[in-house]
Amino acid sequence: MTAAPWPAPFAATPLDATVTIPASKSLTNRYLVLAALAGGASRLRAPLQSRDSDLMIGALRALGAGIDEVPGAGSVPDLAVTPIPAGHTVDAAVDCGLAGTVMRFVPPVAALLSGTVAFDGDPAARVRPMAPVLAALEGLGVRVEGAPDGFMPFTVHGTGTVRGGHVAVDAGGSSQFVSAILLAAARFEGGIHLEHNGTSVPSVDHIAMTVEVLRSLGVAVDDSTPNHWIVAPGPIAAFDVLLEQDLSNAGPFLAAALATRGTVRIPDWPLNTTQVGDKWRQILPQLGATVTLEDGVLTVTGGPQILGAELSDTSELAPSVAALCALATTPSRLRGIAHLRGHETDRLAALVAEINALGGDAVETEDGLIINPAPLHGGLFHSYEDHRMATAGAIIGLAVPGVAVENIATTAKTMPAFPQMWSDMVAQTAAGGTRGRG
Ligand SMILES: O=C(O)C1=C[C@@H](OP(=O)(O)O)[C@@H](O)[C@H](O)C1
Ligand SMILES: C=C(OP(=O)(O)O)C(=O)O
Repeated sequence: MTAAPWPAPFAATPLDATVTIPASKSLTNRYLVLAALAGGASRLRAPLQSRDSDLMIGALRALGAGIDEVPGAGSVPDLAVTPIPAGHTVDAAVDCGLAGTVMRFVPPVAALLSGTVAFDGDPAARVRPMAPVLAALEGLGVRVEGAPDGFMPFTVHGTGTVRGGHVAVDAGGSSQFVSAILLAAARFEGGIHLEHNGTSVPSVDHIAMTVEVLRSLGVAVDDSTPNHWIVAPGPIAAFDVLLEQDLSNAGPFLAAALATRGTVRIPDWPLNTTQVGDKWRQILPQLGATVTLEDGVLTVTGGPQILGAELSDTSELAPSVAALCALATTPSRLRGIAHLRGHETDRLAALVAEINALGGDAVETEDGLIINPAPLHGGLFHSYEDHRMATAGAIIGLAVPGVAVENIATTAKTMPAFPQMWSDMVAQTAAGGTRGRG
């Protein structure tokens, strides 16, 4: 049965809220992969609990890793991980759901084992690009079967070792193609010299995250030459980490400050982070907000109006940014996000369709969006199985009465508590505040 659309809370007064965000998807799923390949038992403290992390846990268990929930310091259990045993043989099927990190990061791990691992996922996942990862594995001597036109489903036939060496890929479609190979590369016999041979790689912050996490676990990575990454063969150290909050998922909550001319605070904002979401501190002032980071608390206060902006390579932040641009009083242009067409859905087409269905003026360009000011009205905002489309609808709904979001439950991909967290935030309104635009 299809659930009824979710009536997005409208904030009649400016918000004055403090919010804590669950752990980073990108960090949780990287650490899970590395724990499965590490030299001993590892622990993830306060990891993300979500569909994407569950899918990663399921995939790595199927490949032989031991992953157990153990009591943690807070409400979220820690994960105790024992690595895949040496010489492990496998005959497994992996459900990738719609998780890019699972469908891209796990095949190189499967290639290191003896046996076969079949990969498939949601119908929408079967159109997400995979070919460069599979071509890289084949270039390293791994047999991959299936992959019609370079998409899921496919089967990796591992022989127990991957020889490694030099391989070139076009990572123009996703930074995850690079991260996928780098994460497993220390376990390849010869390590890797990975070369990107296309025009430009998107979401480069996520590659920097991969490199930094690898280095923190004792893996030697040389990224000094643009578009080349060299990983030396060697052990991956076991670890014990406390996961950072997901700063990309902080985005909709911070955007709420702008959408309501209110204030939203996020405590425990990491001071040194590789997460792309730290860019909110640069992006939101361009949209008219005041942003401060003091004593670890990020405070965002919306300006009298949302300003349009020219922004490039906003990566996975783009849907939240686009929602704010749809509420802005001057034009915006988002560039360098052509690869969003291969995300959970074609996000450029989806954003244009949904913003315009509410009376907006959004246009797709070759590599992004142009969003012009227009008065918005209520209506149904479709989510396309995409958590970030659903949260974009919620942002607009704060400022526009009568917006309903179809399938809000899709936020479970990375933030299952989103609907409750959102209502709780809206309940924390500024005492006696009034809003009214214009
Ligand atoms: O490596 C990662 O954890 C991610 C990389 C990015 O992928 P793309 O390079 O495909 O944008 C990002 O959008 C995605 O949400 C997570
Ligand atoms: C692109 C995203 O996800 P994935 O990890 O599935 O690629 C995202 O979360 O915005």
